[in-house]
Amino acid sequence: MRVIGLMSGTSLDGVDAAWLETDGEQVGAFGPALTIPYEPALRAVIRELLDLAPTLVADDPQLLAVSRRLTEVHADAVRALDAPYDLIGFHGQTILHEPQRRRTWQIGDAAWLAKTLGRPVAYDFRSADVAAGGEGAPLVPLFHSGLAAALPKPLAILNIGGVANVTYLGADGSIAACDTGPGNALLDDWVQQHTGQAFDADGRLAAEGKPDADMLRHWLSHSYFERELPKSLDRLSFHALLDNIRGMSASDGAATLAAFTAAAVAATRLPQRPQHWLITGGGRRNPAIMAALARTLAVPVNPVESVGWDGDFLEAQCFAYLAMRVKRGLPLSLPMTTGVPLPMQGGQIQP
Ligand SMILES: Nc1ncnc2c1ncn2[C@@H]1O[C@H](COP(=O)(O)OP(=O)(O)OP(=O)(O)O)[C@@H](O)[C@H]1O
Ligand SMILES: CC(=O)N[C@H]1[C@@H]2OC[C@@H](O2)[C@@H](O)[C@@H]1O[C@H](C)C(=O)O
Repeated sequence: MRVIGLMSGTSLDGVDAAWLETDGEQVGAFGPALTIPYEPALRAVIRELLDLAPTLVADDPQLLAVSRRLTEVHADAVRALDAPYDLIGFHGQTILHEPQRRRTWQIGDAAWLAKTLGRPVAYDFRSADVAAGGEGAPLVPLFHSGLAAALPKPLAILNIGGVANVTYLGADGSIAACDTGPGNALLDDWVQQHTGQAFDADGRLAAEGKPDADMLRHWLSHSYFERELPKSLDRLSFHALLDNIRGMSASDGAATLAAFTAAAVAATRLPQRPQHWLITGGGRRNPAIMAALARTLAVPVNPVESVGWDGDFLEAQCFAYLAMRVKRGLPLSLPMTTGVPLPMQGGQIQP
């Protein structure tokens, strides 16, 4: 089928839309893809919702207004693709993720989207996993595994979005996954506070600073790094760390945060040492993060473009793939990817 995947990630930068031809097992063909950025005002109210989410009720009027507004941007993205399609995969915007309390919350109005576009919409990808005791994230590993079928293993695929997550693919066909730690979200917030910019473009600020080795050691003693795989994070899980560097210069803070993203990846205990790392997500454009990864992992580290994938749209493509799996009743997650007891179906379809 021809499926459009829609992803609004933890960076809150906008909606990614990507067209994919797939049966939910193999990827037939990639198609057009685009991003519609959120306007600063919408981005700011979504950011507020992340802080408010623990105390919000599902019918809160402000929440419903934001949910509708961001769904409209998703509809715009689908229309802008201007490509024929049969099904939509709509991730929505995560505003809260607390799998240990069996809660994960993605906002967005799937019924409205389906009605407006006149096509079925698969959504609510994470809640069945969390209800079964899983982490509810990451969900991208089955898609990575499908894409990487012919690549040499052991291989790691690292997405550096707001949060960073890794998929490990073993030579024996095994698969493992987790969120590794912060991706760009802390760095984005730091840069926003210090320069008013949304992110550290091309890692320029980080390049002017020096990572604080003592701070990195202290941060790596966080209990998250002791936990076995699989495990997942909320966007705000490591947020309090920003208090520790309040007195640092803007550039040293940026350098320390970029180094921490890489150090957290290196601290992740995978089943075996990957021979090769492929990097996707916006963080692959940050040379400070990429150089730190290459240094600490000491095996080839390349953007996913090196194997012909598009690192700006892999997640949107993933939710097209998963939409097809929802439709076919195929599992979205496995014990080794999210900690569910058995391979787990999920998602719902509107109408
Ligand atoms: N040229 C660049 N230089 C440095 N960083 C960049 C650049 N372009 C993008 N980024 C970083 O990538 C981020 C966006 O990444 P991406 O779109 O992969 O995140 P996301 O999909 O929202 O997150 P998640 O994967 O957690 O859901 C930006 O917020 C910024 O930090
Ligand atoms: C709860 C949630 O939305 N998690 C996201 C987030 O962004 C990156 C990382 O944390 C990952 O675990 C997940 O997204 C990707 C697409 C996933 O589920 O695979």
